[in-house]
Amino acid sequence: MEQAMWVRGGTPLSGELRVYPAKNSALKLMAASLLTADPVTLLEVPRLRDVDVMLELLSHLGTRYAWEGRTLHLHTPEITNTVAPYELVNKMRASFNLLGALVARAGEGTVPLPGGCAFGPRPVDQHLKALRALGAEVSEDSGYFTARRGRPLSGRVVFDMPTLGGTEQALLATALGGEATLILTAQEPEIEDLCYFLNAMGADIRGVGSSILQVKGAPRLGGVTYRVIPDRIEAATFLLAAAATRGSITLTDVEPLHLDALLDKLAQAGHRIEVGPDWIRLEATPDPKPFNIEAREYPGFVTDMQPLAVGYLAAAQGNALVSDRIYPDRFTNVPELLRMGADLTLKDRVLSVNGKKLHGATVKATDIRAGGGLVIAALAAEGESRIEGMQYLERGYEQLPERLRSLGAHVGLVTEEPVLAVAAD
Ligand SMILES: CC(=O)N[C@H]1[C@@H](OP(=O)(O)OP(=O)(O)OC[C@H]2O[C@@H](n3ccc(=O)[nH]c3=O)[C@H](O)[C@@H]2O)O[C@H](CO)[C@@H](O)[C@@H]1O
Ligand SMILES: C=C(OP(=O)(O)O)C(=O)O
Repeated sequence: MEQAMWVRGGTPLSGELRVYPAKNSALKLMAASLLTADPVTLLEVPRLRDVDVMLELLSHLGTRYAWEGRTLHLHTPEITNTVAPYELVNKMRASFNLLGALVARAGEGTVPLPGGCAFGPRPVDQHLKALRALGAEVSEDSGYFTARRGRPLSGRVVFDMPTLGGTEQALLATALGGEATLILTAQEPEIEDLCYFLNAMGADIRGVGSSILQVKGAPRLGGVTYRVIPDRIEAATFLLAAAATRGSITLTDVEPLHLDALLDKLAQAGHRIEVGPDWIRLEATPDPKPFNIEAREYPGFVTDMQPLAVGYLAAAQGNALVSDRIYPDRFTNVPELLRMGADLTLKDRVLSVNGKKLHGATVKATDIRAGGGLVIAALAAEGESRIEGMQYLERGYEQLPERLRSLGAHVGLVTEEPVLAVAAD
């Protein structure tokens, strides 16, 4: 049975909320745990569908795991299988990073083309380019990629563009015994987190946070206990929801430095923003100004926040232009926002938003952040909305209805009966 969420809009969100740790970091650290035969403990791991999928994948490859509350214990004494099954890999993008970890630890790995949110082409050529530049032999058979190595992977990789997944692939492939210079790497906080994690295991990665990383791997990596960074995309979702409903919210356990680009836009709009070392307070202005967005690599306004911001802008006043340099066609929530009465025009990959009061409607989330944008718009709209596609929201947002309710929102889950096709006679 598929679930949907109902939202009765119009209530300003207010209160304090703890931000949970970053899914997109936890997943890569879980993949990195394959690089050691020692136990690894991740503190405060989000309890999300994607994490469950990664655990299934790791178990298949030889990992034993145990949960203790939100602490995750992982232990891979040996790799028992070097092939990641399609049924799991097609559920999310992050699973492709198992290729680098497998080839480093076991000498070879086979992973099919990954799934993940569908908002335009998402090639893996840079992952393969990096592995090849590091000396791996990479072959493809029926959509499965196999990487093999004779010696620890080492070399110089010049990426064509900053890529999170590609940079992570190269880090995972070289941290165990390899040596590499990685040029034009992604600078996202999740990359920093992976570097610090690998360094805590015994690697020596320099240039962390910059676009050139120097990796000096260790012949043996050890176990580690490590705390995952806060989820900046989740934080952005709650901040935009509070701003859209003209509310006031304090986020705790958050890293404000990871949200500079969004906080700057919200301040430009006239919302009052205060930050501390690990908290952010937003008090919405009743009369916000719109802002334009050109989504780009971190530390710019990142693409994952773009569909969230479109949900906010559609329900705000004034005109705004939105484009996305990373995923130029990432406008999957636009047709759904139109159902809520939004005034949006997409032309030549530029979305023109004429913000206005929206009304409730039945809409469908088609991916995680498109869904997040719909939730923001529905919270600001007049009347009741039903957001279908909860399975996408659950990939990235833990306890979303409960946490929104704790801020005063009127939301809940509807359990849907599957629609049965009736044959025409
Ligand atoms: C699980 C995870 O962490 N997902 C995030 C990750 O995805 P993901 O790691 O897949 O995204 P990338 O950073 O790799 O993609 C950035 C850009 O590089 C291009 N590219 C990437 C790889 C490649 O081999 N060839 C290529 O051309 C992509 O099409 C895109 O235009 O970063 C994206 C961009 O911040 C986010 O939207 C995703 O939420
Ligand atoms: C796009 C996302 O995930 P994936 O890369 O797995 O599709 C996301 O977390 O917003």
